[in-house]
Amino acid sequence: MPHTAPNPLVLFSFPSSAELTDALANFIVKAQKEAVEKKGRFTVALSGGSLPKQLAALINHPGVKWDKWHVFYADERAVPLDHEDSNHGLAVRELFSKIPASQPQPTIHTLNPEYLDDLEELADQYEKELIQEFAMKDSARFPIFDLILLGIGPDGHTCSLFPGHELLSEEDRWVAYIEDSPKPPPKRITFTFPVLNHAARIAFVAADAAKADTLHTVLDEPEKGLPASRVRPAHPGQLYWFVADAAAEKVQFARTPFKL
Ligand SMILES: O=C(O)[C@H](O)[C@@H](O)[C@H](O)[C@H](O)COP(=O)(O)O
Repeated sequence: MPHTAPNPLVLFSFPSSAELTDALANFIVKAQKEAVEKKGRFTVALSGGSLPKQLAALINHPGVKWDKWHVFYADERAVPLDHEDSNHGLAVRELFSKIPASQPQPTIHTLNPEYLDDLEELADQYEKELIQEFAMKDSARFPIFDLILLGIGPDGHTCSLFPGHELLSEEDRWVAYIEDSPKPPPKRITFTFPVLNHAARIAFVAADAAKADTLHTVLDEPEKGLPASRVRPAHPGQLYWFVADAAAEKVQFARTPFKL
């Protein structure tokens, strides 16, 4: 494949969390519309942490076609689905349980709890779930998600890809496992950089003022190689950052006025 430089990232910054979540919902609905027009479905991956809460404005958004959504988790903790640490459990609590029962529901791909005792198998099974969803329909070496929504940790990690960890150099696997995550719980599975960097769109969401230093390093000093800086979807993929002004107060990177 010819090497093409990734598209420049787009940084949107919002004065309030309400403006951020509204803009994010409109952006997601536009991505959904384009994907559904092209292929009749919308493939999206979510992470945990504060992200699911930021999606609240989708609940009563008239443009959302939940039955077209095929949802995966960009990273997941190796715990039962109803455990308080489960990213799926969190997404259900914050988002999916709030979709009115009268509306068609999304298809959600969770980890397979039968394999919780064998992390390698757990990751393999989730990779198989992705292969089923993508491989026969898209002819790429890696899945091409319509949208992956990511958070960022104070150390610059994203998904369960932590600074200095050997998983940062994984080039083949789609889903990897980690037994020593510095953020608890320690056992997790995670998408790898090749999956992230083949996505059609990635949106990072950061609203917390406590992340100001991390955002400055990730956006202004990508050469430092923090995991979040390594997310650079290959052309024609596009990387977006949705941040609160308070979280971006130390960032020099140019903002783009938000418009769809
Ligand atoms: O399962 C996880 O731990 C998350 O997916 C993780 O990657 C998260 O997105 C960041 O740690 C940011 O978390 P906050 O949004 O809570 O700061």
